[in-house]
Amino acid sequence: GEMIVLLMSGGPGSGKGTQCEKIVAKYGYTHLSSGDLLRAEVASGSERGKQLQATMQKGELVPLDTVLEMIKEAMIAKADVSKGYLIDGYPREVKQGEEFEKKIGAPALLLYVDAKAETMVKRLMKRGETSGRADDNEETIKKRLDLYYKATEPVIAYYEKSGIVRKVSRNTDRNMLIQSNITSVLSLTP
Ligand SMILES: Nc1ncnc2c1ncn2[C@H]1C[C@H](O)[C@@H](COP(=O)(O)OP(=O)(O)O)O1
Ligand SMILES: [Mg+2]
Repeated sequence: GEMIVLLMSGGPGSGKGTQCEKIVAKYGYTHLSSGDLLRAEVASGSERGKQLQATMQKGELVPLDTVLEMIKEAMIAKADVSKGYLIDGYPREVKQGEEFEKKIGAPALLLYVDAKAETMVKRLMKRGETSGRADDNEETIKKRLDLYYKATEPVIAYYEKSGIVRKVSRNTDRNMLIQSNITSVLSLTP
């Protein structure tokens, strides 16, 4: 049947990657992180990777077609072994959500992690001490945060219209709600 797609959104350093790991451990979804896919391309040393690195270093969004194509390829590569996808870090702007629906399909849920700005900055500065990421420095963090509020938060409102937004919070009862939602979504698929 139709492959389940869950989207995970949240600010830089909100912990969306960590929440994805928990959901994957519990439900066995295929976790695709747009940032990880992009960093793998950068690590490959390809010409495209060099362009991407320059963009990411400035905390800016990479071209829509590039990141969508990479996610699509990663989904296809896992299609025969996947129970469904948990896509982390995409969409980062409403246009990306619209393109995803056109080219791939409609997501079942948009999960998002809420965190205060100062929490995210503190976490990223701390992560920057060991992550070796070119974008975990004060100036770039501010840019990414600014971009999150300007471009990515509207994505939540966009999906609110179809009633598929669920907030992932750390306390269990809310997570129970998320789990029941994921279970019910799962039960929809044969
Ligand atoms: N969907 C997307 N569209 C455009 N650029 C993206 C993207 N996903 C990631 N990027 C680029 C911009 C991000 O600042 C950078 C790192 O992404 P990330 O690893 O998801 O960051 P974080 O997890 O710290 O929020 O890669
Ligand atoms: Mg991440």
